[in-house]
Amino acid sequence: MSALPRPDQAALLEAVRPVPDAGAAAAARQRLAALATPPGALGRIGETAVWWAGVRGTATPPPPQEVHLHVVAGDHGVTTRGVSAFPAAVTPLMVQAFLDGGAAATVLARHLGVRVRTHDLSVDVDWPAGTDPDLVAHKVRRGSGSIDTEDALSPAETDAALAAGAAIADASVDAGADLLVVGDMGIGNTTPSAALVAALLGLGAPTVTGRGTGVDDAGLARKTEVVALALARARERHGADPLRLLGALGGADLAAMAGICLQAARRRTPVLLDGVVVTAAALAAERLAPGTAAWFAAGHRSSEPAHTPALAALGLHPLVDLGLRLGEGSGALVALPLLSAAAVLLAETALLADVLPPA
Ligand SMILES: Cc1cc2ncn([C@H]3O[C@H](COP(=O)(O)O)[C@@H](O)[C@H]3O)c2cc1C
Ligand SMILES: O=C(O)c1cccnc1
Repeated sequence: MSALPRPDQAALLEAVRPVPDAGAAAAARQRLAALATPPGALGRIGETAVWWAGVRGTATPPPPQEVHLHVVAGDHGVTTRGVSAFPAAVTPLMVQAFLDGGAAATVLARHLGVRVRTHDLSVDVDWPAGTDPDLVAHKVRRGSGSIDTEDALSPAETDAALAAGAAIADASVDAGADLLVVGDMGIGNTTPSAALVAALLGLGAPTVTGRGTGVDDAGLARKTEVVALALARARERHGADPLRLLGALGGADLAAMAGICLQAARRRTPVLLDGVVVTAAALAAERLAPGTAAWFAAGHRSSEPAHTPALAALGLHPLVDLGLRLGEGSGALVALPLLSAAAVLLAETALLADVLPPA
């Protein structure tokens, strides 16, 4: 079970989260009901507008102005077990693609005016001299343990990764971000994500395991077996302790993502979630500090099977459901214009009373 938390970690994990502004959300709901639309006609866009008002603390907030995408990269020991359709060597190559702006999520970010920061938490590589120091500023280790036979991280590494995530969120909030988006890059990372969701929700390996990058039937059977072994190991060693499960199953990248979510909530800053990897980390954050999820919106529903129960446990309804299975933050960025639509519809749509002639 967890060691006594260090003072800074105790603050990060304190159970009491700031709550979104209920007055602002209530005013937004009242305005929504009064818009020149039939009641409820804006559907989930209307609900999203009310959430946005609450987390921004004002009845008619402008759409997101300063959005930061944090791509958190890491490698996973389980890739040696044949759980991905791609080799681990792809992770650093894709990290370079993020830096060069050619990764799918960076294309979307560029067109949406979103600032991208890429963080190597645990990529299994030593970068050459001259590599951007910001990329490796939060590196915890090279790779994470193969979760079927060992914990992904030690407790000290878990603490370091959580703290790294908190520092990443702090830097964004201090720089004026009004919305954080978290993305993932790491071959094999849908395996720890599935295991973490299953462990936190008490589900079985077949329910949560999917094809990730596209493994064939034999690969899916291997992956399901790895998730089952990891789950049995972690449950025996760590019970239901969310901090230890995050470290045992998630790896440094997922722990840092959880740290970003936790600190964003402490700083009253909303987070638009992406796919199964980010949502698994967000679920751990909510278990570590209940109330954190009030600061989340779900961008999309990924086709990875663990994503649906994780979103349900967080009480979140994805904005879009397009069969995306990429990660990187891409699903969140595809949904971002819908959040902007929600904000402008709430703020700028006329009121019914101003449109209809008085009776
Ligand atoms: C070229 C390429 C780009 C990606 N961008 C995101 N992922 C996504 O797929 C991987 C997870 O799937 P699995 O668990 O099956 O390995 C992660 O790297 C994730 O970020 C990619 C994967 C590849 C191959
Ligand atoms: O949902 C995700 O984040 C996802 C799905 C498949 C592969 N990589 C990531």
